Amino acid sequence: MSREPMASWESVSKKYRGVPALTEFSLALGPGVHCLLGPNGAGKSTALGILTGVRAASRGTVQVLGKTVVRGGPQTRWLGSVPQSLSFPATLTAREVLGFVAMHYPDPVPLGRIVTELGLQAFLEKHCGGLSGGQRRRLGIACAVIANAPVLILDEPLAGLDIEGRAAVRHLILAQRSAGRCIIMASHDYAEVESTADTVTLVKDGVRLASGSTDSVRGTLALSHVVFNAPEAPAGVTPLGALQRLDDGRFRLTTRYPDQAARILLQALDRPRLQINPSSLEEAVGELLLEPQR
Ligand SMILES: Nc1ncnc2c1ncn2[C@@H]1O[C@H](COP(=O)(O)OP(=O)(O)OP(=O)(O)O)[C@@H](O)[C@H]1O
Repeated sequence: MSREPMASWESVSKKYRGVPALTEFSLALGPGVHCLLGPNGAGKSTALGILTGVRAASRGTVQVLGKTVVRGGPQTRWLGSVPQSLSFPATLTAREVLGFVAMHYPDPVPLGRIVTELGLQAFLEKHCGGLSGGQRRRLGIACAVIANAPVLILDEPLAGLDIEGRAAVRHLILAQRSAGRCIIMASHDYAEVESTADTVTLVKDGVRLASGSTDSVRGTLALSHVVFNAPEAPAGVTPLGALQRLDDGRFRLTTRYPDQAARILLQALDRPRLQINPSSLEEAVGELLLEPQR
């Protein structure tokens, strides 16, 4: 990356009561949408919490816009964030919470704009104690975005949202990206990640396993699906990958050797009606997580 990163972790480690949650984690991110992926307990929220200054690293440095993050330090004004678990004071209304958050930032987004963009009208005057899970999530995202900060941290932004809420959040994330912001999120929603993320970073057991553009991570294992018509699968393709009979009577071979499989199928079968498709990000990540750590 030629420009200064907007957010970075440098050899960050974190232990909770002596148990490692993040180990020598390094990553530097610029403008764009960046997603941390990994199984439950991988260390994603820990990494994000350290970046926001809410959690302290046991070792290493985190920086936002070139300044080292310290708990409660000035960098908090350059960050808008929504944590994974949301709790708001039960007796405050959504409007009051947003007003309170906005007052901590030098140039907050006008309330009316946030309300419209995230569809908050229906519960703006409601007490937070009476909000549904999805409403709390929308309010949390609104609290992050109202900061109008260059770096936006979203931990599981889509959890519990309905279709309309997901569309609103996706739209908002893409608008933030167009504005040159650095959006960092943790997610288990692969479809959403594929449609919004520029880069993905795979974390497992507190260690960064892979990082790069969404396409490059998807292509790391170069897995493909070869779908074909056949009464029975030719023996020559079975050693090339995992073979599955589909509901429509066709076969699907998941393989790293699609060209070799295609050659065998074209020779062995009369009209195989071959289709070759790259694997999804979710499948590639699943395979990467199964591999022994490199
Ligand atoms: N406050 C804490 N005290 C003790 N251990 C913790 C604490 N927070 C997290 N951990 C542990 O640290 C590890 C990483 O947790 P973390 O919440 O960062 O994972 P995650 O990747 O965000 O998981 P998920 O996808 O489930 O949200 C886990 O083993 C978790 O049990």
